[in-house]
Parts: sequence; C-alpha cells; structure tokens
Amino acid sequence: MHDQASALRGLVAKDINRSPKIRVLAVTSGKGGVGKTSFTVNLALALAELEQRVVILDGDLGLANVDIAFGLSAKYTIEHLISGERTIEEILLPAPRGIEIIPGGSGVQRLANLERDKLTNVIVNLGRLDKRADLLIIDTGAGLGNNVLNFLKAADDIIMVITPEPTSLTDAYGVLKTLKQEGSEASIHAVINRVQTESDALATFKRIEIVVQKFLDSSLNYLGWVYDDPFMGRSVMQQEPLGIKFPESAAYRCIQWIAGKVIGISLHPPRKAGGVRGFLSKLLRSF
Ligand SMILES: Nc1ncnc2c1ncn2[C@@H]1O[C@H](COP(=O)(O)OP(=O)(O)OP(=O)(O)O)[C@@H](O)[C@H]1O
Repeated sequence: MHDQASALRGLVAKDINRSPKIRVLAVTSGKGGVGKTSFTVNLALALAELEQRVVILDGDLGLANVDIAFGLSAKYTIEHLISGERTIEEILLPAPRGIEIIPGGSGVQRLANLERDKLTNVIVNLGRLDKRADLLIIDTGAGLGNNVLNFLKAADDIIMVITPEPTSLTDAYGVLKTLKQEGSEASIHAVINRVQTESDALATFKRIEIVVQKFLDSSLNYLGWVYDDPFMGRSVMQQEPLGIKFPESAAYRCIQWIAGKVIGISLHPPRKAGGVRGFLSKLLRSF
C-alpha cells in the first residue's frame, strides 16, 4: 500500500514543475439541496465572463447533474477515461462561454481505488487540463460520503455553501470538523445562500464562525452571500442557468461579485436595490 502510494506520488511529481497550473476549487455543503450545484454552474459562468477558462468536474456521485443544469446531456463520463476508451479531450462536454464539463457519474468513486496502470493514464490525461484551463471547479457531493473528503483535502480552496437553516449550519460544521481532524490545509470560504438580506447573511456566517473558532480553533473566510431569488428556481426548471437566462437577477449579481473575489478582484457587494434607483434612494436619504 505504502509502496503504491509513493510510486503514485513520484508519478505526479514528475509533472510538478510544469506551468501554468490550474487552480482547484471544491464547492461543497454539509447537507444536500442547499444550492451547491446551482452555485457552481453560475460561478463558472461568472468566472468565464472574467476571462477565466473553467472546467467543472461533476463529482456528485448520487446526483451528477451539472450537465442537466446546463440543459446538456453527457455522452461520455470519467468512466470512459478510466477504462482507457476515451481521452480527456473526448470526454469534456462543451458548455456555454467556453466552459467544459467532466461528467463524473459512478467513475468518480472508482478514482480512489484505481490500479496503477489505469491511474497513470488518468493522471496523464487530467494533467493536460493544466494547460487547458485556469480553474477546475469540483462540484462534490454533500456531506462526507464517498470521495467528498478526498476531493476537499486535495483542493486548493474549498467553498462551503451554507443556508441559514439550522441543519445546514450543523452539517457544515460537521464537515469542517472532519477536515480539521484530517489535517486539511485548504482555505475554506463560506458562501451563505438563499438569504433575504445582507445582515441575515452576516448573522448566519457569525453563527458558524464562532463555533469554528471556539471548538476547532480554525478560521473561516467570509466569501459572500447569494440572495434567495425566485429566478433561480425558474432557471433550474427551464434547465438554463441563471447567468444566461436571468443575468440581471439579484442572485446572479451576487455570484458575479463572488467570482470577482475568487480571482482576487475586490468589488463592492451587490445590493438588492442597486442600480440607478438604489443609488438615488441612498442619495436622497443623505439629504
Ligand atoms: N439563491 C437561491 N434562491 C432560490 N432558490 C435557490 C437558490 N439556490 C438554490 N436554489 C434552489 O434550491 C434547489 C436545490 O439546488 P441545487 O440542486 O443547486 O442544490 P444542491 O445543493 O446541489 O443539491 P444536491 O445536494 O441534491 O446536489 C433548486 O431547486 C434551486 O432552484
């Protein structure tokens, strides 16, 4: 076992000095249904607007649905890459704005237990993504089942999607606790989804930040929030992402703001009542 692990490290290390490097961002949540996939898809669209070349790995085993969110249907999955039937270039599913999707399916689970000959092929193929994209975003499953923990431990950054619901908070805390116990060094960023107001978002963040500091002695970065927005539900139903169908919606503007932060541009947080009207109402209040 140990021999195999060191052989694999050697295999990966051979390529370690090649540049440029893709940045790996895992999007996760404590519990299911909090909006992780919707967020991932729209974050990718917003990053693409900022000239980022994005690949999404659909790592949600139970409900692999990134392709569905884009209204696309995957022909091949990572399973075909593992079996050696297809190359990475052949399995990548083209999506709008130059985004490419690696459909995961059940192949994601197999990634963890591959025989060396198959793994070599997978590493060589995935390694080609370094030149092809700037960011690899992994939509992991919720909680800690299957390969989620491995994805999280391997990512450069983790975005934890949390809603103000108490169960979302406690489950997110459970994931953070396990990551700490496992010695994860990834930076963890919280996105509070489905909030009514900016202060709701901050209150939710503070609730989890306090317990993370007190009981885990770690820190959590506040990346931003996304408004609870009926346009999100409509876009899901119509299988057309918010960033394409309703780019002016409050939720997508939040995600654009977060995308700016993800690539290190600091923008002002969007306001629900923004634009000229928002500007005027603030201006008039100040008189
Ligand atoms: N900001 C939002 N405003 C309103 N509805 C939202 C928002 N974000 C997500 N939703 C809704 O929540 C539901 C679940 O979203 P989604 O499938 O993205 O969650 P998930 O966390 O990826 O779920 P799963 O764990 O099952 O994969 C969808 O119907 C979506 O429309």
